[in-house]
Amino acid sequence: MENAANGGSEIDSKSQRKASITRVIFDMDGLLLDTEKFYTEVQENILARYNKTFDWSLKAKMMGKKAIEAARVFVEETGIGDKLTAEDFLVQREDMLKHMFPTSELMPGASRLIRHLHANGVPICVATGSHRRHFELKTQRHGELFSLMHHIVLGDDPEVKQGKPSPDVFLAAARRFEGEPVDPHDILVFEDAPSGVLAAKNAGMSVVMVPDPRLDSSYHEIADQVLSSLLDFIPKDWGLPPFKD
Ligand SMILES: O=P(O)(O)OC[C@H](O)CO
Ligand SMILES: [Mg+2]
Repeated sequence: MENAANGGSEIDSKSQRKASITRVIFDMDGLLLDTEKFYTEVQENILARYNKTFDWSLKAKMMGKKAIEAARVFVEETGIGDKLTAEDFLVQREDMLKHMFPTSELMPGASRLIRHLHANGVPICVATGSHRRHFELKTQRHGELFSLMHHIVLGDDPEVKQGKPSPDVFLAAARRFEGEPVDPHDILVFEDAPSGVLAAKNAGMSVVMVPDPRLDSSYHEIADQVLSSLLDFIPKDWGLPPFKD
């Protein structure tokens, strides 16, 4: 990867890109909604009960995954599996998360980009590891914006056998666009999590990664483009209609 000389908005760039995109798939947690901070806070809190600290190397392994898959990583990596099962971890976590999720806020640039693509007739959807109940809590205040999505594929969808980094959720999302089957190369995915970027590449799609700055930069390598914010996305780089503002 080469460094872009554009004031730092594009963290890394690749010289050979970019596909001509006809469809866009958005991740949700940490990409459209500022919800990863809730998971971090709750997991720090639970680990403190065992005199352990939560760090970003563990966060990187959990984020983007289905709840039970992330929970297994949590108890195994922290070595507390003999004291707390993955299932009990989810129960403890839930008591706190259910009060936090309804306060979820949009990430910078999310509304602008969704509204721009929708207004220009680009089919858009969401593919998230979140299950139905959490999705409903997180999007309580954002129903109108999410209604612009052609469809939404959730982590507990029957077609999503395995969570990210399996490509299941992105392939299911691709199948649900209207019309002829879409070539994965014509789909652009926006992701924040290492497992999500890998899932999109496993599905044969292009990926723009918008990572938390605390995530180790080694996780940027497989993304096609890495941005500091959705506000820095340039649609015409990907053959998409340009912003007019
Ligand atoms: O990032 P998402 O939207 O796939 O969500 C995954 C988990 O619910 C949170 O890491
Ligand atoms: Mg995410």
